[in-house]
Amino acid sequence: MTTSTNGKYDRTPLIAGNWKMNMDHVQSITLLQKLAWTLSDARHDFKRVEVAVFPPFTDLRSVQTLVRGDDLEISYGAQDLSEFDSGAYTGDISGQFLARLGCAYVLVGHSERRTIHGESDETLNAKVKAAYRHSLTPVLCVGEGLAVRQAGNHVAHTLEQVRADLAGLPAEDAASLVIAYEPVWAIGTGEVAGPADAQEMCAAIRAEIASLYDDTVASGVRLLYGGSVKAGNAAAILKERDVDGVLVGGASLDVAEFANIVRFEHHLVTD
Ligand SMILES: O=C[C@H](O)COP(=O)(O)O
Repeated sequence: MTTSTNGKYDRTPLIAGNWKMNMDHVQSITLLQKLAWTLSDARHDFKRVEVAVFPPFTDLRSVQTLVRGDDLEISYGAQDLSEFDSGAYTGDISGQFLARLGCAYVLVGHSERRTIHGESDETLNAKVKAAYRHSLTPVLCVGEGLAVRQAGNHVAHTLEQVRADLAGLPAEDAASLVIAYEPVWAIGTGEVAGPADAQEMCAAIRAEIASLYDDTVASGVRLLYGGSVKAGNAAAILKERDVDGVLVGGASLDVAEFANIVRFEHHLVTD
């Protein structure tokens, strides 16, 4: 929130890699070590541009051990959490466990959770609150499918998700929120919403947060774009005023590609 990068931002940009259901716990160590070495060789300033990875649950202990052991500045989080804290919820993972594993973040409401697992806005609202109960920062994912976009209802649809998923969330929690706008039609398809689309949606989300809370809260919330982000398109998207970072899927599994996304400022200079 306090770091300024090229004069445009007053929020620290966040470059987040969602590994989805890829990389076992052994592979996760190799990937993370390579990423750390690559960024360290490039003298990346992690305070200027934050880097976070979201490995599968089963990798988190290994990731924690590596991050602590090598004193890495890379943040990490889980891809989901239970809305409950403990009990008879077979297969679910409590935010309490994630906090013990050193997670800073947790994804909530990724479109693959909404569509494949049928998670409702009511459930996601409970998950956002569960994250805060355990001092985890939720990265709330919102966005429309292709039919909604084609009908021109993408703004209304996405803002409805924001309102429903944040209902009853206190302002002091909302101020540290991260929201990722991910048009479902652009996820893993190679289709990318243009920088202007990303800006339009992020600006609309920020205005909605201001109306739900106030301008101070809205100015603290970091807004990410996700959907087929690559090194070649990241800089143009991140140049937009209200885009504070990116949530990267496929390209986060390629160390060189992801490191170049992290170093987007380098590309801004030559644009
Ligand atoms: O969480 C990441 C998004 O689903 C984007 O995935 P993608 O970069 O593979 O399109």
